[in-house]
Amino acid sequence: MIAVKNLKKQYKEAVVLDVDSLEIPKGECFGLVGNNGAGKTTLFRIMLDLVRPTQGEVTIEGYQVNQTEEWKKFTGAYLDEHMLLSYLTPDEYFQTLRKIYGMSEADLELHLEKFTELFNDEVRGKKKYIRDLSKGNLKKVGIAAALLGKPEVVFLDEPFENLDPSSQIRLKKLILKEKEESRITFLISSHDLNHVTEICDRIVLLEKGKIIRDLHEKSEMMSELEAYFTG
Ligand SMILES: Nc1ncnc2c1ncn2[C@@H]1O[C@H](COP(=O)(O)OP(=O)(O)OP(=O)(O)O)[C@@H](O)[C@H]1O
Repeated sequence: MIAVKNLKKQYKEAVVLDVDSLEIPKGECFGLVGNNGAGKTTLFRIMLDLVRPTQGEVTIEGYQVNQTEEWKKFTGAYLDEHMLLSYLTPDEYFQTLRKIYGMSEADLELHLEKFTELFNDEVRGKKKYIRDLSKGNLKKVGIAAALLGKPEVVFLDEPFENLDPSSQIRLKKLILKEKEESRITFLISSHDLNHVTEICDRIVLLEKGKIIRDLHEKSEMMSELEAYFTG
């Protein structure tokens, strides 16, 4: 389980995140939505110990993220391209991660095969550095890397952004399959209400740093969100 308690982030006088309590059970596909500046990325960054909260704590499987590194062993994330090594090609990058995770070549191949459709022959086997990839292809590399090493928890910040429509559909299928087969706890932020409601079991809506809806009922998610965003 992931638990957030009394979490606050303040930049000078501005409180950008204020979450009293949030619990995400193991295996849940958790969707996070909200308008620009609502605090989605800040919440993910604090949960991954990339930003220090002003107050409060986050635990992943009982490990307080800013007190121990244990949770990193089973957590994958792709928030933005800063998480990649831009001076490598995607193949070199995957090889580097393979060595870090102590995976065999065969296991890496097995993992990357799942991404064949999504990569669409534009990512592997090319002599292009990560820094020269298109935004969509960067995202594909980051997502494949986040899912490497059999993580139990995976954070994806706006995974559908910059992907062409075919890639969005392929990614959606891939996440659904992973969710079914591996029981990964996914935390996905998105501006795409259709995709996020389709794949997630639960959607939390942030407004000015606060949770204002916590939707569990699949049949009501879309109408509730549409009413909020059009209202
Ligand atoms: N380093 C910082 N200094 C000051 N303010 C910051 C800093 N980082 C984030 N903020 C502010 O925190 C608020 C939340 O930003 P955040 O990026 O978390 O929102 P978001 O929901 O991810 O937005 P978007 O949908 O545009 O990606 C914004 O008002 C942003 O300007």
